[in-house]
Amino acid sequence: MAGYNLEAAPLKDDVDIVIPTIRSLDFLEQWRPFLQHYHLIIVQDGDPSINIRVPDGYDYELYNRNDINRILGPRASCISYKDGGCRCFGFMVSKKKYIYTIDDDCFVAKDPSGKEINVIAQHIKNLETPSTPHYFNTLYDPFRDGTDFVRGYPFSLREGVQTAISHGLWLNIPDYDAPTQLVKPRERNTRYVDAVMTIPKGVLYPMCGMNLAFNRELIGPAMYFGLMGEGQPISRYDDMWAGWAAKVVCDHLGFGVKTGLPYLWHSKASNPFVNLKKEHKGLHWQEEMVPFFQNLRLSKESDTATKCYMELSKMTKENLTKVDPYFENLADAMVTWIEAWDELNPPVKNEACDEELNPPVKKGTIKDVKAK
Ligand SMILES: O=c1ccn([C@@H]2O[C@H](COP(=O)(O)OP(=O)(O)O[C@H]3O[C@@H](CO)[C@H](O)[C@H]3O)[C@@H](O)[C@H]2O)c(=O)[nH]1
Ligand SMILES: [Mn+2]
Repeated sequence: MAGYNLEAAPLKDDVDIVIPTIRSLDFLEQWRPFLQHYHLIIVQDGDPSINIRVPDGYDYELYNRNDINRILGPRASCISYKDGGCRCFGFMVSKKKYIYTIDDDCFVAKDPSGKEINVIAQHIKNLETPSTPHYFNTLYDPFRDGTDFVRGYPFSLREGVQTAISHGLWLNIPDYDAPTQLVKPRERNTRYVDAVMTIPKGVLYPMCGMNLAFNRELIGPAMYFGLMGEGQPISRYDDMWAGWAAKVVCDHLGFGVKTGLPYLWHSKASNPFVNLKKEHKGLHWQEEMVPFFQNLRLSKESDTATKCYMELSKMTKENLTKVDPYFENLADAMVTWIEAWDELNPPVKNEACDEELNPPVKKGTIKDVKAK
C-alpha cells in the first residue's frame, strides 16, 4: 500500500481496526496517514441490502447481518442488531493480537502544538508498557518518556502488570448520556489533558467504545458488548457492559487498564432525544449493575478470560434477573458468545506433544516488556 509513511503505522500486522457502522465510511479519508496501512474489519449494522463504500486503498473485510447469520448460525443471536455493540463480532473474527475500535463519526484530533495525533501509536505505547493498578503514581503513567515513579513508590510494585486495555478520550463532543446532552447541548470538550493513567484495581469506570484498544489475546473473550438494540429493552449500554465485565476480569487475572491519551475528535452524529429513548432503562439499571460488578468475586478456578466470563454469566443470572428478566437473556447470550468465540478461535494444539500452545496466561506476568 503506497503513499503513506509506514513509520506512522506501528505493529501494522498485529492490529485490526474494527468499525461498526450504520452510516458512511467517508470519515476514513481523513485517517489515511494513520490508518491506511492497517487491516479493517467493518461491521455493517442495519439493512444488509445497503451497499456501503469503503474508501479506495484500504484493506478490509466487511460483514453485514446476513454474513453474521451465515458465519455464526443460531449463535448469531448473541450479536446485537441496530446497536453499536455489533462491533464485537469483529473482535471475534479477528486473528490479531490487538484490536483498535473506532466509531464512524470520529476524526483526527490535534495536540496543543497543532500536531495531528496518531491514535494507534499512542494506544500501542499504552498497551506495550505495564500498568500500575496496585498503587497510584501521582505523576500518572511512569512508563511514558520524561517521567518515572515518584518518591514513596514501593520498588516491589514498579514492575507493574501487563496492560490489557487502553481507553482513549475525545475532544469536541464528550461521551455524555442523553439527559446530560439535553441539558448541555452546547458543551464541548476543549481540554486536552496530557496524561495516561492506570485505573486502580477494584475501581470500575464507564468504558466508551469510541476510541478503544485492547489485547485480544489477554482479554478478548471478556470484551462482549452485550445484547442490545432491536428486540431488546436496552441500547447504548453495550460498551458500559463490556467495560465493567472486562475490568473485573482484568483485576482478577492481574492485568491493567489505562485511560487518557490518545484523543480523537468526536463530531457526534447521534440524536439525544432518540438516545434518551434507547438509554432510559440503562439509566435506572446502572444503579444495580455497577454495585453488582463492584461486589462480585471470581473464583480462583477461573484462570482465563473465557472461564471468568462463563462464571460471570452465571452470576449475572443469579443476581441481576431480579432487576429485570432481560438479564436472564443477557446471561444466556454471554454463554453463546463464549461458545461462538471458542468455535472461531479454537485453542492451537502443538501436535508434537499434544499440548495446548495457548495455556492460561499466568496471573500478573509481563511478557516482553522493556524495563525502563
Ligand atoms: O444502531 C446502531 C447505531 C450506531 N452504530 C454505530 O456505532 C457507533 C457509535 O454510534 P453513535 O456515533 O451514534 O453513538 P454516540 O452516541 O456518538 O457514541 C457512543 O455511544 C456508544 C454506545 O453505543 C458508543 O460506543 C459510543 O461511542 C457508530 O460507528 C455508529 O455507526 C451502529 O453500528 N448501529
Ligand atoms: Mn458518535
